[in-house]
Amino acid sequence: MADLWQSAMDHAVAIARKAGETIREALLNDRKVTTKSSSVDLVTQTDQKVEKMIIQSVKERFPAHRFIGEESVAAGEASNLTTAPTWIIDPIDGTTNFVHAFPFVAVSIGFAVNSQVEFGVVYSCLEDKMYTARRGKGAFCNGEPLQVSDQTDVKQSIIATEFGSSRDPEVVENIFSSLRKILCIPVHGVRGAGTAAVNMCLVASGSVEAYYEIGIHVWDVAAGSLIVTEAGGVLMDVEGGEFDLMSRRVVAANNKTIAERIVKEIAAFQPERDDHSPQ
Ligand SMILES: O=P([O-])([O-])O[C@@H]1[C@H](O)[C@H](O)[C@@H](O)[C@H](O)[C@H]1O
Ligand SMILES: [Mg+2]
Ligand SMILES: [Mg+2]
Repeated sequence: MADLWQSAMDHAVAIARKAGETIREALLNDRKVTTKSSSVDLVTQTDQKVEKMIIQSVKERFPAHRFIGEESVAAGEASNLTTAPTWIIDPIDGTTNFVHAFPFVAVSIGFAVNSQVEFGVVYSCLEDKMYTARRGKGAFCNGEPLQVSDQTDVKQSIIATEFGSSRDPEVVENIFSSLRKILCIPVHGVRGAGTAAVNMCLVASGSVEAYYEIGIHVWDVAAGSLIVTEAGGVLMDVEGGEFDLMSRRVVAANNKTIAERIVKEIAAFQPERDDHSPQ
């Protein structure tokens, strides 16, 4: 049977590559920064330009589809995930890296139908790595199949996480409490690429055993979530329940043993969900 969403996925790969070219060019000459929710939540004209470019091109090809885009939501659009075919876009995942020319910057495009991710595309554009996954058909990097690590001992593992963009003392306290406990299990190391999407691709590639973060948004993890599961990994909420795309909390791991061990050490808190109704 023909794959209903294959042409949409092909379009996503092509547009992610084009977006990556724009980002690489901008890195050399156009990094004017402004801030969003806090002085460390950065945005550039390139984030906005790339998101517009992606949405415009998808609209021309698939006029009935919907969008949840990071910069459109920042400009006041709703971020509700309905059953309709929806493109979930982070035009630059790793804006802080982009601003500082720290070399991990990704374009993340997830596509969900009936609230389930059908395909995910993460283009790590400075490394020229195109990560793709189609539900039920595996995960790939530049066409090569991906497989998570087979490690089951957390003490032999590397765990990825991020500090996020909140500097609220209570949030920072929770982040450090989790970090200290996980580091002192002890694990081999803790890493962070500065982009949630790339961290998830590192889980899928077997380079780290797990990635966890509280405070990410649906556009950071939609594409990566499928890349992880299609590479044989698992997703979980930070309190051990089922992963929820809109909850802003994620544990992505190579297997359930590692995920559950990490969960034991995480100081969980609940930021405002992505699908909260405006007051
Ligand atoms: O703002 P942005 O660069 O698209 O996305 C951010 C990155 O993924 C970062 O690694 C993560 O720690 C933040 O939670 C995200 O918001
Ligand atoms: Mg992001
Ligand atoms: Mg972004």
